[in-house]
Amino acid sequence: MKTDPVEPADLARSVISVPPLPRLASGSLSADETARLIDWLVAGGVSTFLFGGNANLYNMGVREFGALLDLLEYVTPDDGWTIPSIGADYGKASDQLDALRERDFPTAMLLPASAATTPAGVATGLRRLADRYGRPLVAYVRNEGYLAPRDLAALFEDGAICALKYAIVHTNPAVDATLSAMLDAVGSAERIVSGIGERPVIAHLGEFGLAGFTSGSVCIAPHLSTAILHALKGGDSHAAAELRAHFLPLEDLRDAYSPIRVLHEAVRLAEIAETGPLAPFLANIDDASTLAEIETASKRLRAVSKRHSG
Ligand SMILES: N[C@@H](CC=O)C(=O)O
Repeated sequence: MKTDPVEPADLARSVISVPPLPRLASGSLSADETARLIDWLVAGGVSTFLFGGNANLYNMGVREFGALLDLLEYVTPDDGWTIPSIGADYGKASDQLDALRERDFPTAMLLPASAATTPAGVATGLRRLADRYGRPLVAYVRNEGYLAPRDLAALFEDGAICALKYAIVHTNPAVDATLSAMLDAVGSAERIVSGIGERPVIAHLGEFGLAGFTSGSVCIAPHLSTAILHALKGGDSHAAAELRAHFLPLEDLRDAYSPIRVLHEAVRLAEIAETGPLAPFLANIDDASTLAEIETASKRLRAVSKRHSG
């Protein structure tokens, strides 16, 4: 497992998978099913595993966090890199760092809080949390006005953060004044990754030059998602667009019904791993026709990925 400091090359090496977190019917974590999912990702060329929103860590209590870290250490391959997430609120993140400090993960991501924040408060929080951790964090921006470009640049400069997951959705991702302002302030794209899956990657990597991208649907089609990364790194946006088209039916369902919940069921219905129950405040999808749509889209996507593996 990667334990040394995060360098720009680490962000570009692999698609940054953002997997769901399998649980047993009892609700406890399933190391075996998580390992099955990681094996499938590794078979498709993926070596970076970011456990965050899709793992429903927003709803994980501090008491279960130690068990999660045990599981992540157990499932991470020797040459893999796993990034646990903390937060989303400041107090919980601060408490989680006590457990994390004793482990060797080189960084953790702060999930974005959706209430009771100001840009200056978020910047101060990231700085204090990184101090408490003794290591830099990954910042995650999902909404306009969450973190000011000037503060972002200062956090990078002072070593409080080692990467940014940029995930503000725009109808046309090629026209994005916020991302432009952040890049201008930071002065480089080498530590900023696209954080919204396959849909915006051609603009984010091809036009803005971001270092890499995160994806949930890579858990269904790792060979294909890896091929998109390679195509974009090789400057072939036409090939990337053709590959990306395979993801859109599942991404459309994720956008329509809930990105986290649909991915959780998709991994199970595509027979990649038994994901089990989703912890409250989320709940599994139980509508039969929605599940049928997810099954069709995820099985098709998985089949194309398998064919692509040769
Ligand atoms: N939210 C995106 C990228 C991951 O963070 C997805 O799930 O595809």
